[in-house]
Amino acid sequence: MHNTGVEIMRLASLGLGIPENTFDYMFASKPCSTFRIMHYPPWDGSPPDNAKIEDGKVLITPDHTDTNFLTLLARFGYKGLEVLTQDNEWAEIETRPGSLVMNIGDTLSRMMGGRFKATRHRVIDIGVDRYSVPFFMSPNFEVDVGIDLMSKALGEKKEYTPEKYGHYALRRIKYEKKYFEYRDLPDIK
Ligand SMILES: O=C(O)CCC(=O)C(=O)O
Ligand SMILES: [Fe+2]
Repeated sequence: MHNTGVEIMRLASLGLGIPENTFDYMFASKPCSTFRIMHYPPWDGSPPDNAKIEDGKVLITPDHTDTNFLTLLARFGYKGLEVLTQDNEWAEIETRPGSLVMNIGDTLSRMMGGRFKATRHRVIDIGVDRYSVPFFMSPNFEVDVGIDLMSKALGEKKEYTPEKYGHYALRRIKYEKKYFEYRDLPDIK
C-alpha cells in the first residue's frame, strides 16, 4: 500500500508537470501511515435512538474528510461508501473488483494550496456485517505541511507559516473535528 501510494503521487506529479519525486521525501523515513481493519457490526434489531440518520439512511461513519495525506481503501465488495459530489449531492461509490478507492486527505489538499479538494465522504449502514481496510498514507511527523508544494515546484515565492504534520493532524482531530477517541490525547509541544 505504501509503495502504491508513493507511485500514485509520482504519477500525479507527472500529470501536474512538476518533478516526479516532488512528494517522495515526505514518506521516505518513518511515515505516520496507519493500516486499519474495520468491522462495522449490524444493529441488533433497530438502530439506537441516538443513531445519526440523514436522508432516511443510518450513518455508521458521518460526513468527514480524512485528515491524513491520501487514503487507499480496500472494500471487499461491500457497499455503503458515499462521496459528496461537486453538485453537493451524496453519490454511492460503485464497488469494482480488484480496485481501491482513493480519498484525498486534508494534508494533500493543504499542501497543494487547495488545488486538490479533500474528499468528503460518509458510510451508510448496509444492515449486515461490513468490513473495510483503509490505508491512511501519512507523512513523517516532522514534515512541514504549511508549504504549498505546487507553488514551490512552479518557482513561485509564497509566504507561509510552517507547521509539522504531527501537530497539524493532532490539532485538527482533537480540537476541530473533535473525534471522541482522540479527545484525551496529550498536547504535543
Ligand atoms: O469504511 C469505509 O468505507 C470508509 C471509512 C472511512 O471513511 C474512515 O475510516 O475514514
Ligand atoms: Fe474516511
